[in-house]
Amino acid sequence: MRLHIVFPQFVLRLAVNSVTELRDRRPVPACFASASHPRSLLRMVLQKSCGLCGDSAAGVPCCNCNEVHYCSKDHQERHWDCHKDQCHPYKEECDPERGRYLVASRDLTPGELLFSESPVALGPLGSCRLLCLGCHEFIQGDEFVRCPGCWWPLCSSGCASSKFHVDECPKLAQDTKHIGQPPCQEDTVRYDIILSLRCLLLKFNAPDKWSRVQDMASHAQRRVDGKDSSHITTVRYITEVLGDEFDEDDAHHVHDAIVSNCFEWRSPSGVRLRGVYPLLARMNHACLPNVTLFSDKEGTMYVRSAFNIKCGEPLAITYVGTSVPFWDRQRYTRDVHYFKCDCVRCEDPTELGLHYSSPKCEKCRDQFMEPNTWLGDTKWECPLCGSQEEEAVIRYQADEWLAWFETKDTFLKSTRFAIKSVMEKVKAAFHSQHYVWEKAALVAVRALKEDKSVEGITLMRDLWRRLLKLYDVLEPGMTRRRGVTLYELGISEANLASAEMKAGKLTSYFYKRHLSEALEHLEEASAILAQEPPTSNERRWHTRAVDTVAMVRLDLAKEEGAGEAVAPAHAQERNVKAP
Ligand SMILES: C[S@@+](CC[C@H](N)C(=O)[O-])C[C@H]1O[C@@H](n2cnc3c(N)ncnc32)[C@H](O)[C@@H]1O
Repeated sequence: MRLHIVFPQFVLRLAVNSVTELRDRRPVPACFASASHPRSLLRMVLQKSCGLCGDSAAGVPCCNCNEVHYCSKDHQERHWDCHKDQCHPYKEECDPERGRYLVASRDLTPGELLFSESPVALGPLGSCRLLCLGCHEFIQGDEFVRCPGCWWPLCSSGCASSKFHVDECPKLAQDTKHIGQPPCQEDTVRYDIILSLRCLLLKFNAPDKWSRVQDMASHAQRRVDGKDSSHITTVRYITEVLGDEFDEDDAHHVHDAIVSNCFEWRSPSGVRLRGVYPLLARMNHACLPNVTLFSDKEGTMYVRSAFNIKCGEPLAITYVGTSVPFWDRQRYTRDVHYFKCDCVRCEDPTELGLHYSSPKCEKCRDQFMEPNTWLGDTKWECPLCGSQEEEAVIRYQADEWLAWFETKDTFLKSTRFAIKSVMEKVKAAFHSQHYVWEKAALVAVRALKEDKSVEGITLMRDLWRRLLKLYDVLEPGMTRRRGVTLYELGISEANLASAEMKAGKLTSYFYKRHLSEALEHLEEASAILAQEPPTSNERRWHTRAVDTVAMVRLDLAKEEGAGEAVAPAHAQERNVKAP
C-alpha cells in the first residue's frame, strides 16, 4: 500500500467540550508547515488545565489517552461521558527532522484499533488505463462513451451525474481543445490531474476537508526546484487550462501532498485507486512498521497495532512495503519523500539478521556482504575479507534470478524434484531469508498446489514454515502477512498429517499431535484475519480460516474417539518422541 495522511481531529474535538478554545501554533519545520495549523489542544495540555472545569489540573491524566488532565479524580470521572468519544490511544508529536508524527499515548496491545478514517477525496492512480470517472470501474473496449459535459471517458452516460464526477465536470470541460482527455484505450498519465482537482474543489465545496488537505505535509517547493516535470505539467494544466480560480500555490501544495500522503486502496472489483486520509497520513514511515492497515469496501481505513507498543513510541507504517530490498527502500524514501530512512532495519547492515538484500561473499563461504554507504555509490563489503562489490552488479544478479523465476518452466512446469533443486540453488547463492529466496518460495508454493503426494506436501509445508520465520521478523505480530502465512502453513500441516496417516506412516498419536499443531497455527491465523473488516474482500481469508479450524477440530475429535496407537519406527528416526 502506498501511503499517506491526517489532521488532528482530536485537537478540535477535545477542545470544544469544556475549555475555552485557544489557538496555538507549534513550530513546524518548513516543509511540513502549510496554510493553517490549529493547535487548540496544545496549551490546554501543556498547561494542564482541567478538561472539565478549566482550572489548573494537578496531574490526574485520562488513563486511556493520557492527553487530557483533570484537577481531580472526580472531574476525570464526570468528564468521561463527554470525553470517551474523543479519547484515543495516540497523540501527535513533532521534530525538525521528521515533521509531525503520531506516537502511542499509552501502552498498546496487539490488534488494538487505534482509529478508522474515510478518505476526504478519492481518485484514480496517477497513471492507469481508461477508467470511468463516475464509478471508478475500468472501461472495456475501444468504443466507449464520453461525458457530454467534459469529454472524459465514462462507462455509461449515467455516470456523468455520479457524486464523484458532478463537481469536477464543469472544470474539466474548460479544456475545450481536449488536451488532457485520454484519447484511447492505453495506460495514460492524464489521470494524474483528477485527484488534485478533486482536492482543490474541496476549497469551494467542503472547507473543513480543505483545511485538512492544506494541513498535510508537502514538498512542492523541492519538486519545483528539482524541475519535476510531471509535477510542473499537472499544476500548469490545472491553473492555466482548467480555471483561473485555482490558486497556483494551492495547486502545487495539493499535487505534492497527494504524492507524499495518499494511500492506495483497492475497490471491491479490484481497481487500484488512491485516497487522501489526513489522519492516517500523519504517520511516519519505518521499514519495520508497528501498525497495520485494513480497509473495507467503502474505502475506510482501519489502523491497528501489530504488536505491543510502549507509551510514547512512534506509530509507524511502511510507505514502501516490507518485501523490498534495501536499495529500493532507500531510494524511494529519498526520491519521493526527501528523507533518509534510519529505521532499525535500515541501520542494521544485516537487516535484523535476515540479510534480506545481502549477497554472499564469493571468497568467504557463508559470509554475507554489507552495504558500506547509504546510496549512490553504495559498495557492498564482506566484513571478513573486505572484498567489495558494486551495488549495480548485485542488483543485476538478483534481477537475473527473478527474471528466471518468471520463465514458465522454472517452477510452473516443473516436478517437485526440479522445484527442490531450484530452491537449493537459490539457497546456495543467497541467505535463506534473502528476498530472492522469498520470491522463489512464493512461486514454488503456488506451483506445488497440485502436488498431493506426501513429498510434495512436505516440501510445501517446509517452505511455508520458513516463510513464517521470515515474516515473524519482517512483519511481526497481528499482520495480514502473518495471518495468511499461518493459514497456509496450518493447511499444509493438516493435509500432510492426513496424507501420512492414509499412507500408514503415522500412528494415531502422532496424527493427533500433528493435527493439533496445525490447529494452533490455524487458530492464530483466524484470530489475526478476524481483523479484516466484514465488508472487505480480504475477509474471505478469515472465513476460510474459520472453516478450516472447524474441519481440523472435527478430524481431531473423530480420531480422539478412535483410540491410541504406537509410534512407528520412522517417527522415532525423525526424533519425534513417543508419549
Ligand atoms: C505522510 S507524511 C507523514 C507526516 C509528516 N511527517 C507531517 O509532518 O505531516 C510523509 C512525510 O513525512 C516525512 N517522513 C515520514 N517518515 C519519515 C522518517 N522516518 N524520517 C524522516 N521523515 C519522515 C517525509 O517528509 C514524508 O514525505
